[in-house]
Amino acid sequence: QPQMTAQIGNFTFKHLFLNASGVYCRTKQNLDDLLDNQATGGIVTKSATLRSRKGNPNPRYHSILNGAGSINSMGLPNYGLQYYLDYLLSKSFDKPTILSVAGTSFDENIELLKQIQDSDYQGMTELNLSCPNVVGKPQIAYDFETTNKILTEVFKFFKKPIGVKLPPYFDLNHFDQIAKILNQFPLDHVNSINSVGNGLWIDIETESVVIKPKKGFGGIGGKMVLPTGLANVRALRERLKPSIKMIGTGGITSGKDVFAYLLCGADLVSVGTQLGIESPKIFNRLESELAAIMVEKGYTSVNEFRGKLKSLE
Ligand SMILES: O=C1NC(=O)NC(C(=O)O)N1
Repeated sequence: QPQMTAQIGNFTFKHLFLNASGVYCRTKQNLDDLLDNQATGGIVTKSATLRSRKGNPNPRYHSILNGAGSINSMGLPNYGLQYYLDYLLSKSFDKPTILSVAGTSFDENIELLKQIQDSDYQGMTELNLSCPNVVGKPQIAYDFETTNKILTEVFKFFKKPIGVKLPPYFDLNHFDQIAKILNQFPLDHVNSINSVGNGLWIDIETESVVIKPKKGFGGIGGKMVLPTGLANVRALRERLKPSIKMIGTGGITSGKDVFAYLLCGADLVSVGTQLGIESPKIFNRLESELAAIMVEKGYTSVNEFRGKLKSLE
């Protein structure tokens, strides 16, 4: 079996696969199922807010083009920070855990992280700066000044391992700008991408949108966002300091996609839409597909090709 592991800070991931925050991770049972799967390197919680949230009205999720994509406007439904802290402090874990948080205001983000800092939780944290589906709220990481302000405030008091979840960027100058900001901070990781915000899907039969919130506008995920995810991971890897590790997310459905993310420089990958379709057994499939590709290419370790995507010079 080729060596497929990764290191983020003091955390060793014995497998390269994580669930994308938000998919199959809202309940303690979901998280236990992910934990018990032998191909997951760790588990990621649904992004928590301070208090539990019902989220947006249904229908708020829709599969599009026979599973080639997904559109969602969940609206951060979760059981609140304490529920996830209780779970994460209820037992010892044999693989790293990532507690995702998403405040719907500057103050809520700070309070969430203050509570984590003051708690006994010693795992990893991920600050979700990219939820596109809270009505009336922007995707924070598209506002560079606010992102800088939040991270400056966070690192005055937060001393535990932390990373950020980013939205996709589509302009090379934006990659330069966000990387310049992130490189100022002792971040453990960046997770890119979150869904492609505010897409729209239409049912021709009914001449209607397919999800209720925001007149049908929602985040796009699944296979169709793979080129955007790959570009963001590659562009950020080239610009971020080596101490900031990379979780590649977006459109993974096969071992080939995982291999492509690793070539772009991902240390780990996470799977959302396709996990929702196939359930956790997808991780066993992806791991065996990736291993077969590595064997066929004569690689014994991911380190031999991670980040080594070739250009056509
Ligand atoms: O960060 C998020 N990304 C999404 O695509 N959806 C969820 C949500 O709506 O809760 N949050």
